[in-house]
Order: sequence, then structure tokens, then C-alpha cells
Amino acid sequence: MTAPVLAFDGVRAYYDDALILDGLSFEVAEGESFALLGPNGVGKTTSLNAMFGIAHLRGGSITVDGAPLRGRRPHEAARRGAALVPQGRWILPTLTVEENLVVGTAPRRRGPWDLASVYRTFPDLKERRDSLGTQLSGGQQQMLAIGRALMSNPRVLLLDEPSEGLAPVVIDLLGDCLADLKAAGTSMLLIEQRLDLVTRLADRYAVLLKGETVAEGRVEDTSDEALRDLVGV
Ligand SMILES: Nc1ncnc2c1ncn2[C@@H]1O[C@H](COP(=O)(O)OP(=O)(O)OP(=O)(O)O)[C@@H](O)[C@H]1O
Repeated sequence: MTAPVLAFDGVRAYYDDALILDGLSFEVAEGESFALLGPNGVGKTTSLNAMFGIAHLRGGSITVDGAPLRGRRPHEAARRGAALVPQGRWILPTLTVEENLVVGTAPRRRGPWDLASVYRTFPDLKERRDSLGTQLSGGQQQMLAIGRALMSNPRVLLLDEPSEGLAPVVIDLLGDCLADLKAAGTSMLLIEQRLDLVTRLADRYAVLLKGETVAEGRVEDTSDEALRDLVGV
């Protein structure tokens, strides 16, 4: 059996002395789309922050593609193949669309993704390649954040609330784009409040409460109502 592309095992993570994750465990298999769910403030983003050294990993382990992270330096997780599409997108405001994409190559990983393949996947980005990234619409900026992450040829894409702030019609387009990436075999960790997007994209889910998972399951075995109840929305 191949190693999971991402595995959290008993992760304890802190901001200073505040314990946020208290034994979080889950795994994302190759080609799988896994949703991490839960109400606001339970530690979903912190799980990503623990990978990139923003929250402090002080117990348990996180492995990317089989290699354990020490969790201290942001580029460590990126070099191993974890690519973040952050909440709020973090488009670099003084850079053009193309320059924002090139930033994504920093982990120096080889693979199918480069400017040409990203532009084939997101033709709008090609058309606007010389515009400042922040001049794009919200939906285009989200595509830019995804394209930038793909430029690192990741083993797993980490998507933090990708639908946030987008109009319903744009969320549908985002769903189409992520469904295409999933169909092409991209492994994903999806943090998302919109359960329609979760049921469309995710194979499995875990519900996080007070820093640990309280429920796990396969999306196809869970009714929409049961999922809403579990997440508490
Ligand atoms: N940089 C930080 N420093 C200190 N505390 C933080 C920091 N970021 C988040 N927290 C706290 O950690 C807890 C978990 O926050 P986190 O952002 O991980 O939650 P979340 O589940 O992602 O929720 P949301 O949907 O609101 O983003 C919250 O109590 C939050 O106030």
C-alpha cells in the first residue's frame, strides 16, 4: 500500500501556550479528496498552520508523502509537496498574474504543471496575465491562488475555504474547476463551510470540534441532513 499523501497522527498544536489541536488524526490517500469540517474557530486553519510553522507542532506527527514534517519552516511542507490555497487567497498585490503564478514554483518540484498547463486550465488567467493580481475579480483571484499552488506540482492541494466571499454562480464555476482537478487525480484537503461543495467534491470527511475529530465518514454514506447535523449548521 502506498503512503497517504497527508497524514495527521495525534497532532497537538499551539499558538504560544494556547492548545488548539489536541490529538488531531486523519489521512488523505493519493487521489482522494478529504474534507475537514466543523464550526468556526475549532482549529481547521490551525491544522494547516501547524504544517507551515505558523502554529507550533508540539506533539504527534504530520507526514507529507510519507516524510515527517518538523513543522518549523514554511518551505519544508511545500518542498515535500503540500501546496496551500490560503483562506483570503493572499494574492501578492504588487505582482502581475503571471508573477503571482511564478511565485508558486519556489518549491522547485518537477511535474506536469507550468505556466502553459495552468493557462490551459484557466484561460482567464492567460488573458489577464499582465494585470496586477488584485485587479482580477474574486473568482479569478481564487483561480489564481489555485493556479499558483499547482505551479509547485504538489502531491496534495490544501484548500482553505475556497468559496468564501464568492457569488453562488462563481462558486459553481469553482466547483467545476475543482471537480476537473479531482477527476485528473489531484489529492485534496478541503476546508469548506458550503456543504454542497463538500458533497460534490469530497470522498471522505472528518468533523473537528475542540481540536480533535468527533466524526468521520464517507460522503456517499452520509445524508446531507446528517452532515448538516454533524457540522452544526
Ligand atoms: N495566529 C493566531 N494566534 C493566536 N490564536 C489564533 C491564531 N489563529 C487562530 N487562533 C485561534 O485559534 C483557534 C482556532 O482558529 P482556526 O482559525 O484554526 O479555526 P477554524 O476552525 O479554521 O475557524 P474559521 O472557520 O473561523 O477559520 C481560535 O480560537 C482562534 O481565535
